[in-house]
Parts: sequence; structure tokens; C-alpha cells
Amino acid sequence: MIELDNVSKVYNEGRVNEVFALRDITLQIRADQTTVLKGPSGSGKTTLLTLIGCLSRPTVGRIHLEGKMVSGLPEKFMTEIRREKFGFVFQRFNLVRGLTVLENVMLPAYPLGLKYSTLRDNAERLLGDVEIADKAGMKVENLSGGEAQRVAIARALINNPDYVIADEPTANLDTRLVGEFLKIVEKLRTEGKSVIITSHDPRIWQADVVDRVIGMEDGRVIDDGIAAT
Ligand SMILES: Nc1ncnc2c1ncn2[C@@H]1O[C@H](COP(=O)(O)OP(=O)(O)OP(=O)(O)O)[C@@H](O)[C@H]1O
Repeated sequence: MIELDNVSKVYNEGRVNEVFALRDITLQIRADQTTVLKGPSGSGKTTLLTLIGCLSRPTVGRIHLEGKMVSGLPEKFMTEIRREKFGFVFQRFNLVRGLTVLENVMLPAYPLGLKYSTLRDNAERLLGDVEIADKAGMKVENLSGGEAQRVAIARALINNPDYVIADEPTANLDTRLVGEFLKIVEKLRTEGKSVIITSHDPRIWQADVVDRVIGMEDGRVIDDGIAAT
């Protein structure tokens, strides 16, 4: 469970270009649900996602992860928490050019100090799960958009995270690939993982696998469809 209590985020505080990106948000994200953040451009979805994923700190308010306050921790501990608890899929997938698919998937696990062969086996299994094992040796710059998305998902899962954070993961993908993405989300949900997605895409909000849609506007939560379960 991730709990945000009266969280606000201000960029460039006190300067002429000050932006109130989030205003007094209180919400809980359950560990076993798929949550979508939706809302117009600039409403604060990505900012909220970065706070949930311990990628940034709130200006005001507190964040607890599994009962432990994380919002005031030094960067070193935030980095450890991100590595242990979270997997990230970014909009442009942020794969490292010049490296192969397999090397990209293994990358976030190097700091954990696992044996190379164990790590490689894990990465190969995940590439199999997202049905792209045949591209393991290919340089990532040669992948199609849908393939890059699947590699990004495999990379997000390499450290077996409890929470998978995805920022606009289906932007520019066709309907078939959105369907593939939702199948992967379904599988993660079955495994008890929490998936938190920002999306402009109605195909995502309306998907059966989504338990909760949080509507945002102007830095506030304006609508919260919590699942009955
Ligand atoms: N690093 C930053 N520095 C200054 N302002 C920022 C920064 N990041 C975001 N903002 C501003 O904060 C507000 C919320 O931005 P955010 O990216 O969270 O919205 P969003 O709902 O994810 O938008 P989009 O759908 O376009 O990605 C916007 O006004 C944006 O310009």
C-alpha cells in the first residue's frame, strides 16, 4: 500500500515561474490493483506518478510505502527503495542505444550483485513472458515501437517489483499492441502486483483489467472510481 497524505508539489517554488503541479492530494494505492491516472495535459498525472514511484519528493505532505515514511528519506535510501520495490516503463521507453535487448533488460539488476548467469536466465525468462525472446541479441535501436515497449516492460520487471509504474505506455501504439500491453497487465495483476499507469487512452481506462480510474484536473483528484473488490 502506498499512502499520500495532503501532498502538494510546487515546481520552482518562490520564483516567477512557480507551478502548483499537485494540490493537497490524499489517496491510497492498494498493492494488488491496477490504477489509471487520467486527465488533461498538465493536470499533474506524471508528477503524481513520480511521487508514487519515489522519483521525487512532495513539497508539502507525506508519503508512506507499506507503513514506512519515504517522503523525507535521503536520496541514497530513495534509490534503494526504487530498485527494490518499483519497476518503471517510461513513455519513450528509455532503452539504452548501442546495447542489446538482453543487456537492456539486465541493466537495472547489476547493482544487486547477482551471479551473471542467474541474471541472464531471469532476463531471458522475462523476454519469453513478453514474447520477444527471439530478439534478445538485437540492438534496441532496431526494434519497432511495440517491441521496444515489451522490452521496456521486461526491464521494469527484472528486479521483481511489487509496483509497476508506467507513464503513457501505449502512446503511439496501435490497437493490437494496446491489447498485448493489457494482457501483460492482466498477468501482473494475477501475480498480485500493483500497476499504476498514466494514460490519455480510453482503451486503457475502459479495460477490464483496470480496477480504478483516478481523474485529475489542475493538480487535484476530481474523480476516483475505486473498484468494489
Ligand atoms: N520539472 C518541472 N519543472 C517545472 N514545471 C513542471 C515540471 N514538470 C511538470 N511541470 C508542470 O507541472 C504541471 C503538471 O505537469 P505533469 O507533467 O505532471 O502533467 P501531466 O498531466 O502528466 O501532463 P501530460 O499529460 O501532458 O504529460 C504542468 O503545468 C507542467 O508544465
